[in-house]
Amino acid sequence: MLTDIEIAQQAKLKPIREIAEGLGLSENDWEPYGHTKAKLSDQLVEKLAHKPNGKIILVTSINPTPAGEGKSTVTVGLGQALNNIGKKAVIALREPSLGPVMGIKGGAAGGGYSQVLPMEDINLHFTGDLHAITSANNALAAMIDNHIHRGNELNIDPRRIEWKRVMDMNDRALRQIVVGLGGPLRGVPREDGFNITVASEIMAILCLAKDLKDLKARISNIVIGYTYDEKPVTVKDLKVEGALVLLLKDAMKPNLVQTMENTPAIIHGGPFANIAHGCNSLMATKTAAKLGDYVVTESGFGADLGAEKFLDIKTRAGDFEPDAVVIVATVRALKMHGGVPKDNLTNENIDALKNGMKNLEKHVETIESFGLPFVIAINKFPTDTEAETETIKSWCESRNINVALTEVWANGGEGGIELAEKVIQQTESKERNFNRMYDLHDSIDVKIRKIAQKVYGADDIDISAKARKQISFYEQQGWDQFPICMAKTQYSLSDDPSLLGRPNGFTISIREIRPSVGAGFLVVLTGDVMTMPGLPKKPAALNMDVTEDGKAVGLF
Ligand SMILES: Nc1ncnc2c1ncn2[C@@H]1O[C@H](COP(=O)(O)OP(=O)(O)O)[C@@H](O)[C@H]1O
Ligand SMILES: O=COP(=O)(O)O
Repeated sequence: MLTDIEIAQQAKLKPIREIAEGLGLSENDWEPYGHTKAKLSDQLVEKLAHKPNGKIILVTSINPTPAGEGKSTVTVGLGQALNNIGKKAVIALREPSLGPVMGIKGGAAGGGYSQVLPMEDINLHFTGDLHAITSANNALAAMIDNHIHRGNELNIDPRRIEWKRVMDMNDRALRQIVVGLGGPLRGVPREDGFNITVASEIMAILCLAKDLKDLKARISNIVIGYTYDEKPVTVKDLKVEGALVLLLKDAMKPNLVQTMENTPAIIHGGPFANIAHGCNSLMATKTAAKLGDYVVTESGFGADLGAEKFLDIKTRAGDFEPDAVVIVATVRALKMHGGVPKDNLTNENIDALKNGMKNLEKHVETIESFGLPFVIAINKFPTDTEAETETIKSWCESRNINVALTEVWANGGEGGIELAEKVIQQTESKERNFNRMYDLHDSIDVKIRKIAQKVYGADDIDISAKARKQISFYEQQGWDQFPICMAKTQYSLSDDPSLLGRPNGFTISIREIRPSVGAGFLVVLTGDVMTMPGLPKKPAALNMDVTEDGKAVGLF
C-alpha cells in the first residue's frame, strides 16, 4: 500500500494560476509562491462583498485516537466529491504545525487520495506563516525583557509576565525556564517558558482578525503581564504594535493550493483545538465563502473541542452561521471508546464497537443542542469489516440519523458522493435553529459550566483557588464579557485522557484561566493539559529523510 507522500508525489498538479483563474480571480487578487502555491489578497472579502456567501459545512469528529480520525481527509474528500457532482466547492483548512508533524500525529494535509498538495511544503514550511507568527511572538517577548532591562519605565512586575516565548516544535524541556541569567549585562533574571507556536495568542489573533486594521487593534490589546500594582500592561503600552503587524503583514494573507483532484483549497492559520481555538482563519473561511457555493472546513479534534469553539467563538467573531455539520466517526476510534487497547484496533470486535457508540451518541447530542443539521460520515479504513461499518450504519438508521459510508481516503471524491448528496440535503434543511452554548453576558463560571455540562456531560466544574482569584480580577477588568476557549485533553470528554467512551459522574477541574485580550477570549486550562507538548518515544522524525535528488521521504 502506498504511503500518503507516495500517493501525493504521483498526483498531477495544475499550475496555481489555473486554480486562481478557475475561481474567477484576477491578477491583483493573488500572488504566486512557486508553481503550486499562492497567497490571496487579504482584501478579497471586502472586494467581493456584493457576492452571496456559499454554504458553510463544518467537519468535526468523535474523540480521536492519537493518529486522528480523518477530519482533514474527509474535508478534502467531501470538497472533491461536491465538485465531482457539479457543485463549486472550496476547502478551508488549518495549516500543520511542525510539532505534530515531527512528533506523534503526522501531517495535516489529509490522506490517501484526499490530500491537499504539495503536501511536503504544506506540512513543512509552507509559505512561512508559522515562522512569522513565531517571530512576532518572540519579538514581543524580547521587547518585554528589554524594557525591564532598560529601566522598566512601565513598572512591569517580572513575576507577573503572562507572555511566553513560542517555538513550533514539541519540546517539553522548554516548558519552564529561567531567562536573564549571567549578570547585569544580560537582562533581569525571571521565570519564563515556551508554548508551542500554535498556542500563541498571535496565532489566535491572526485567525480571528477581519483585516489588517483589526489585526493591529487586537495586537495592541494583548495583555503581556501586570505592573507591581497589578495594572495590565499591553502591547500598546510598549509601543511595538506596529513592528509586530509589520512582521505579520504577509502572514495575514490566506494561502491558495489545490487537492489531488485540483479542488481549490484555502489553508490559513493553525491553532490546535485542545490548547487553542482550533479553527482555520476567519479570513480563509470568508474568502472561500465568496469564491465557492460550498465551503467545507474543519475544526480540530472532537466536537467537544474544535466544533464547540468554532460555533461559540469563530462564528461570533465572523458574525456567520454554518449550514450543516459532518461528524466523522471511525470503527477504530469507536472500538477504542468501547474498551479495545490502541494497539489492537484492527481486529473485528462488534461488541466493543457497539459499546463505543456512546461516544458518538454524545457528540450527536452536542451538535443537536447547537441546533444544526448534520450527517455522520463513517470514514472507512482498510481494516474495517463490513459487519463493523454496517453496525454503525444501523445504529444511525435506527435513530433516523443521516449517515454515509465514506471512502474518500481510498477513492478520492468518488468515495464521497453519497456524503456530498446527503450534506447538500442537510444544507437545504429547514431544521436549522442555530444557538450557541452560552451568552456573552453570562458570568465566566456560568459560561464554563454550560460548556462542561452541555458539551462534555460533566456534573459540574471544580474551580481552583487560583482560577477563582483570576475570575474576580477579570470581572473587574471587564474581561468576563469574552467567550471561553477551553483547553482540555482531546482523548476524553472529561479532563482525564484515560476516561474514554461516554464518562459520567465527573467534574471538570479548572486549573487556571489566561486572558487573551487581543484575541478576545479567555483560555481555561483544565486537568493537566499542557500548552507545550512533548515528543513521543518514537517521533515521526525518525522515519524522515531526503533522497540525493532532494525528494522528501517519510512524511507519512
Ligand atoms: N479512511 C482512512 N483509511 C486509512 N487512513 C486514513 C483514513 N482517513 C485518514 N487516514 C489517515 O489517518 C491520519 C489522520 O487523518 P487526518 O485526516 O489528518 O485526521 P484529523 O484531521 O482528524 O486529525 C492521516 O495519516 C491519514 O492519512
Ligand atoms: O487541533 C487538532 O486538530 P486535528 O484534529 O486535525 O489533529
